Amino acid sequence: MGISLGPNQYGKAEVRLVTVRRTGGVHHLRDLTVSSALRGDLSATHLTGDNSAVLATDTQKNTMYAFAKQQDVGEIEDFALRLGRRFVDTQEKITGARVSVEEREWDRITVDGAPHAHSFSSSGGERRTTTVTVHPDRAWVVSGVDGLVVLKSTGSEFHGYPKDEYTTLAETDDRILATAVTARWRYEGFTGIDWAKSHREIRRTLLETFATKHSLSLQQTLYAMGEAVLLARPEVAEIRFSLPNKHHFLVDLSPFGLENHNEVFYAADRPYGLIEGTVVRDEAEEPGPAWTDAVL
Ligand SMILES: O=c1[nH]c(=O)c2[nH]c(=O)[nH]c2[nH]1
Repeated sequence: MGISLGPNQYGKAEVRLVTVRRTGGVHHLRDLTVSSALRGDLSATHLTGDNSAVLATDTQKNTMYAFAKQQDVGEIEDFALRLGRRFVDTQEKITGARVSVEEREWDRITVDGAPHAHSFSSSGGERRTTTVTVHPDRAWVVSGVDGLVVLKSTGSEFHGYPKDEYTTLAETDDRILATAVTARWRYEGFTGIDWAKSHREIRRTLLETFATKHSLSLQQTLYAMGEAVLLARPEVAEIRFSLPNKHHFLVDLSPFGLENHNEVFYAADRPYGLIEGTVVRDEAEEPGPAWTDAVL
């Protein structure tokens, strides 16, 4: 009977990293969660406990902190690429590094109409994300957004679905449509991309399309959002979505002798429909490992 070691990787997950940069009296805050995963010839540690090729996960964490001190973090894509290259370039047995960064935004608190120098608030749970994979000779970048919560109170219908003996859902030509967008997009030929602008424009396109597309299903809205991003952003090869359908059910007010003209809803948190899909450019390059590895 033969037994062998299969695919493996290791690293430090979810390193919480907050930086404060000061320009005069004004503080600039960054709030990151960073994860690393290294691959390579790691059979020795698994088979014999020989750790000579194992850059400790503690060292990986410390590298993240040290890099954040030595150079301005900058765009999360650039920070992740610097870290990935460090691990691959300095460790002989490491042939692949995946670095993921999630950023939470803090807004300046307004005091007497002016942005405060060192006090911040964070409203929604939205995060900007990136996952880069670095090999000795090339790298791949997959960026995205998590928890972008959107709702439209009309402009959404759902009907025409099959009815069987278990169907109770009523057809509707006017419902609330709400979701928390998780999206991942992969970049092609990524040198020279303005990461911040690309993210900002993709986010704007997602929001505008959600708002303006008259929806016959969340699936149709998913495709429309993906198509709009690919039409607007040539640097994006493919975009993937995970969209929980945050159901808003009409409350039956008839026991109280009241009519409900789409005014009073019960917002259910579970179960939820989960609509997932990918929109891809015909001529897109084959996806790299960062795409296959990126879990939504
Ligand atoms: O947009 C929707 N897609 C579905 O697949 C679905 N299924 C369901 O019950 N409600 C909805 N809404």
